[in-house]
Amino acid sequence: MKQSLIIALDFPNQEETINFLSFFKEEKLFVKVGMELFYQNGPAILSKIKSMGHQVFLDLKLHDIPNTVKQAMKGLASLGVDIVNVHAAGGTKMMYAAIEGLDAGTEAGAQRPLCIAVTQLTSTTNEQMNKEQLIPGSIDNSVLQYAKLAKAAGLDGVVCSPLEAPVIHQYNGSGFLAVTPGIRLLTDDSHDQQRIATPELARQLGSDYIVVGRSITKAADPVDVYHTIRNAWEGVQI
Ligand SMILES: O=C(O)c1cc(=O)[nH]c(=O)n1[C@@H]1O[C@H](COP(=O)(O)O)[C@@H](O)[C@H]1O
Repeated sequence: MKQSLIIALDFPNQEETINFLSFFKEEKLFVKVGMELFYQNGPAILSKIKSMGHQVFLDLKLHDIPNTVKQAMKGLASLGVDIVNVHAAGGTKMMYAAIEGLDAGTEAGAQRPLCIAVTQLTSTTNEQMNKEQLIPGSIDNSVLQYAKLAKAAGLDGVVCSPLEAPVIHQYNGSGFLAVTPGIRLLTDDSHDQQRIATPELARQLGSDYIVVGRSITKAADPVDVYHTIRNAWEGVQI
């Protein structure tokens, strides 16, 4: 278990992002840049964040034909980020192509970014999956099936809810990462998230990384809430 807390920087622009990061002074963070920030600011925001010493998960959830994903990943590999992702629903050939692209785009001697696959979004319920996607059975099974495909294609792990972390590790080994959004404190609004867990439960269930957005970014005191969630996640007794 890696036990890192990744803060989702879901902000509309660089100014708000850098203002938020400045609250943390010299503290080094693991942050996630997703579609909202990247599509409105482009890659420049990544070098800015990296130059501040933070680790970056670039969450663009690629999902296209294998050749397009391969060429896109070749470009993303040159941005110096630590984690990238795809949708497992794109299939094993697409995921394999993602790794090929990352390998081709990573500078000689540098470490290629970890590549993980989104399984069933944490905003999806079991009922929605059955009725809208016409996938029968339990969401655990669907997440596990996607994870098996991701592992077969050479990916490093999956994005899933903490509730599925045990089954991911049981069938794919403890080294295969379960990166888990859908984290809420008991007093938090769940917003659009459906499959959620507290940071304590995520630790008990074996999540490798937790991804936390609004509970921290919208808090009156983000640094305080960050440390509260991090302590709960790391099992630190205060
Ligand atoms: O790939 C992701 O990061 C992701 C996958 C998923 O299934 N669910 C999910 O919430 N996420 C991301 O995780 C973050 C969760 O944010 P909060 O709900 O605000 O904590 C958002 O940036 C989402 O884009």
